[in-house]
Order: sequence, then structure tokens, then C-alpha cells
Amino acid sequence: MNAKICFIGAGNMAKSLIGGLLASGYEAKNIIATDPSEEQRQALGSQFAIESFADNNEALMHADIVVLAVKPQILRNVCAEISSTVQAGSPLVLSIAAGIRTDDIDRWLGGNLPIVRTMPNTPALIQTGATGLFANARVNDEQKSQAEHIMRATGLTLWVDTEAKIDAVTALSGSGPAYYFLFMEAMENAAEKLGLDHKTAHLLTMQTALGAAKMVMESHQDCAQLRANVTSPNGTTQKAIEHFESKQLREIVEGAMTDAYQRAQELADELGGDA
Ligand SMILES: NC(=O)C1=CN([C@@H]2O[C@H](COP(=O)(O)OP(=O)(O)OC[C@H]3O[C@@H](n4cnc5c(N)ncnc54)[C@H](O)[C@@H]3O)[C@@H](O)[C@H]2O)C=CC1
Ligand SMILES: O=C(O)[C@@H]1CCC=N1
Repeated sequence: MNAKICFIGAGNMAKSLIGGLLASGYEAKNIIATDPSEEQRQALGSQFAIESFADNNEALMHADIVVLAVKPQILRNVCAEISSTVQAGSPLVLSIAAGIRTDDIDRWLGGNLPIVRTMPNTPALIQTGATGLFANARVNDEQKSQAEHIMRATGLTLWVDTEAKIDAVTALSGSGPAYYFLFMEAMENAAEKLGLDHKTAHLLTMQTALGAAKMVMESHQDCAQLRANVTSPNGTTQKAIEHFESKQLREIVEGAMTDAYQRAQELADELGGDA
């Protein structure tokens, strides 16, 4: 693939995608990025040998693919600013903005555009991300594979067939890293109360999380079976699991993810729409 990709916004997520693309052999001359912040452009220039611009329209002039990587709250204004250049070039539009629907982006950009909406997550920063993708009806097969190629540079990619499912992806893998961080924080704190020093508690928590995740990925056994393997009859794990179950851990997780899902839909209504 040698399409010219233009990132609008050169913050954390854009830099992780650019880093991933370059590491996977994508040519630096085919990647450009924009950012009004000189500091961000300098940071970009010191990390990667790609061209950067302060002016979105100037950068977009020759782009085959535009990646919208600004904060959701400013996306509407950015789209208004670039709409005539986008209409002139009709590039594939890829959005990584949380909670903004393809119909809104399309309307803000002047209409009739192929748009892929994605939901990455922060482990993309270390090329261990997980991204859900949704394509609107104007995206063709070649453009789908281009979008997938870009997002795969930072980890796993999975397509969903309705846009509402992107909100479910947001509740799962988009926000999910924070759930694991919270659980790890709680384990560390509990271990310290049981007498371990902070460093020991931290190291054992991290290694346990990594080991558990690797086992799920590599052992060909499902989570319930792996849990059963740790749980000796009438042993320590059984006591802990019984405690979790008696406090309705599963219902707590379902409630949290349902709240996240509903918030994703509310955000789309608040930031999108005609207002
Ligand atoms: N943090 C997360 O877990 C996730 C974030 N995202 C999405 O990724 C997108 C980017 O997020 P981050 O990289 O974390 O934000 P960031 O704040 O690091 O980067 C945004 C960049 O946009 C630049 N910018 C501001 N105004 C601009 C303009 N008019 N034109 C061009 N660039 C402009 C800023 O200077 C900044 O460098 C957001 O829409 C966010 O919703 C998506 C999934 C997960
Ligand atoms: O918390 C949020 O709204 C965004 C979406 C997924 C991760 N961060």
C-alpha cells in the first residue's frame, strides 16, 4: 500500500499509529501530519522523519486518506475548516474520535464521503492495541483494507457491522484498559494491607496480570477453564472467588459496561446532531 496518509492532529494516538506504520515498513514520504501546536510538530519531527504542517488544508491537498485524530469536542470545527479541500479530493476518511457518528462527520465534511469510524485503545501506544472498525456504505473493499492496514499497525483489528456496535467496543476495549488498571490498583492496595511492601506488591501484580493475559491468548483454554485450573478444591482461590461471586462481581462488571455503552451514545448525541 502506498497511499498518502494525512493525520489531522499529531497527539498521542496519531503518534502511536504513525510509529506503528513506520515500524511495519510504511514509507515516511507517504505520511504527513498536521498540528497547530509548534511543540507537537517539533515532538513529531524529533521522533519521525515525516513532514508536518500547521495548516490542515495545505497538508490535505494531496492526501488519499485522511485520519481525523483530534479531540471529539473540536472535530466539528475542524471538519468545517477542511470540508472544501476534502470535497475536492474525496479521500477515504478515517476517524479515531470517540463518540462521533459517521453521519455527523459526513455532514460536517459536506457529504457523500467514504468514512471508516474506529475505536482504538491506549495500548496502541505500545503496539498492543485493539481497534474496532465500522465502515459506512460508501467505503469500498480496497478502502476497507487500507483502513485495516493503518489500524493494524498498532495491534488487533476487528470489523463490526453496525455503528451501535462501536459503542459496545468502546465499553469493552476502548475503556477496558482502565478497568484492568483499577483492578490491579485494588490488588496492589490489598497486598500492601496484607504486609507486602509497595514495590513487591506492584511487581507481583503486574507480572500476574501479564501472565494471566498471555495464558488466555496462548493456552487454547477459555477463561472459565483456566480459572478452574487455579482453583484447588477448598483452597485459597476458591475462598477468594466465592467472595467475588457473593458480592456480585459479574453484575458489577455488566452494570459498568452498560453505563459506558449508554454514555457513548449520549456523547454522540451531545457532540453530533444539528445543533
Ligand atoms: N485516549 C483514549 O483511550 C482513546 C482516544 N481516542 C481518540 O483519539 C483522538 C485523539 O486523542 P489523543 O491523541 O489522546 O489526543 P491528543 O490531545 O494527544 O491529540 C490531539 C492533537 O490535536 C491537535 N489539534 C488541536 N486542534 C487542532 C486542529 N484544529 N487541527 C489539527 N490538530 C489539532 C492538538 O494540538 C493535539 O496534538 C480523540 O478523538 C480521542 O477520542 C480513541 C480511542 C481511545
Ligand atoms: O473515556 C472515553 O470517553 C474515551 C473513549 C474510550 C477511552 N477513552
